[in-house]
Amino acid sequence: MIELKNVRFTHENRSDKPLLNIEQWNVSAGESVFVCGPSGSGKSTLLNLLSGLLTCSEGEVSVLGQRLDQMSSRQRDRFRANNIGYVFQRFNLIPYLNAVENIDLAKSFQSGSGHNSKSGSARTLLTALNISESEWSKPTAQMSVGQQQRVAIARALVNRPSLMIADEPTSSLDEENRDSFLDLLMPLLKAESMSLVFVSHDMSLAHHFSRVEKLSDISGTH
Ligand SMILES: Nc1ncnc2c1ncn2[C@@H]1O[C@H](COP(=O)(O)OP(=O)(O)OP(=O)(O)O)[C@@H](O)[C@H]1O
Repeated sequence: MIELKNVRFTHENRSDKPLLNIEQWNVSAGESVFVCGPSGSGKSTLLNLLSGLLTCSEGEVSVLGQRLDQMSSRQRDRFRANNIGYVFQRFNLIPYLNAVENIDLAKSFQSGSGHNSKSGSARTLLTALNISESEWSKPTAQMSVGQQQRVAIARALVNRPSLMIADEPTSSLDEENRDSFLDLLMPLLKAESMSLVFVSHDMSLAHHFSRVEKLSDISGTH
């Protein structure tokens, strides 16, 4: 599913030692991997390399057997829309659009949408995620944090990605809701045999995952 080889990454204008220096790191299909590390250690940067939002200056980044480091930025955008679901720390929903519109927007970025699209239906997902129909026409800014979070999951799942990437999506929640977020997400991933890479500094979530790794063990720079 994921294979990183000899990856070195330094953010622009940072001439000191590379932030990430990864000799080899693999994730297999169907694995759920929890990557932990302190603030500023490079967790979001790693996710951005996996999703092709950033490219490494050296090394190979393969996802689903395709070399992201050899793609143009347009090809990487297309690849991300078709294969990767992303759940962000602050969900990044468009606040003035309702739940269905937010999800449909993600669908519209998938190639072939409208024709042979593999997308699911926003309504089916919202129902599965327990958001009642009376909520579907509200701007997402008017939904509770828990509801917004479920819309964000639905948006990440709608294109049936093979890989789900989550960047501290539970950081704004209390402990009970953090666990219920994962209890909701995990069966959905299993049902579709998706892989998950989830980064957080909150070790109390680690028991939900099939593999737990410290960023400092993945990257030799820490
Ligand atoms: N676009 C950028 N340009 C320059 N430096 C950056 C950029 N983005 C992040 N950094 C720096 O890279 C380092 C790692 O940042 P990153 O966001 O990957 O860490 P993190 O482990 O995800 O942190 P947090 O847990 O606080 O979200 C930090 O020192 C940060 O300041």
